[in-house]
Amino acid sequence: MSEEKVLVGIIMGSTSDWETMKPASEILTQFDVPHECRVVSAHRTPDLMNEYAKTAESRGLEVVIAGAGGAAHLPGMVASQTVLPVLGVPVKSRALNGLDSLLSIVQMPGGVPVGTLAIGDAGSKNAALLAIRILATTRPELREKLHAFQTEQTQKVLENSELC
Ligand SMILES: Nc1c(C(=O)O)ncn1[C@@H]1O[C@H](COP(=O)(O)O)[C@@H](O)[C@H]1O
Repeated sequence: MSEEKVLVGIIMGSTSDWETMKPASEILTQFDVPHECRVVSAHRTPDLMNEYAKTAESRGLEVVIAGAGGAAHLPGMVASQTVLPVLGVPVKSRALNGLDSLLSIVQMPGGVPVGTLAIGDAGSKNAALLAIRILATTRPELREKLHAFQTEQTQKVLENSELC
């Protein structure tokens, strides 16, 4: 992309979420989308979370991807303080395999939207692809890359479709 300013913010509740959130960063890098990755927690760093959410728009971010596990309040709390699209990724928790994370993120009250993805790596990857689709509504070069990505993905499946 010709733009240099950071367009997507990837935030997560803990450094322990990085393994899950890394695929989102890798996809954005693959599509050449400037982004940042930060640990920001509604529970442990509430002031930082408020500041991050409130300044995201003025800093030029266009989409926020928020990953959290367990009592995963981060995506919803960020969505309550910005009008940017917030995509929530439920991180697989040790105790309940991420079902707690999923339900915490998906059951937002009406008026405060969070686009909730699947639990774990697939959700992280899809959050990035969805962010790119959002950015691509006004960026034809990204739309082209999405078409190429989809074609390549289909080809890979077809090339390996004969199992016996
Ligand atoms: N769900 C949240 C929030 C939040 O929502 O603000 N902050 C941290 N956490 C989550 O706690 C889990 C365990 O964190 P540790 O591994 O640091 O104990 C992580 O998955 C994190 O997302």
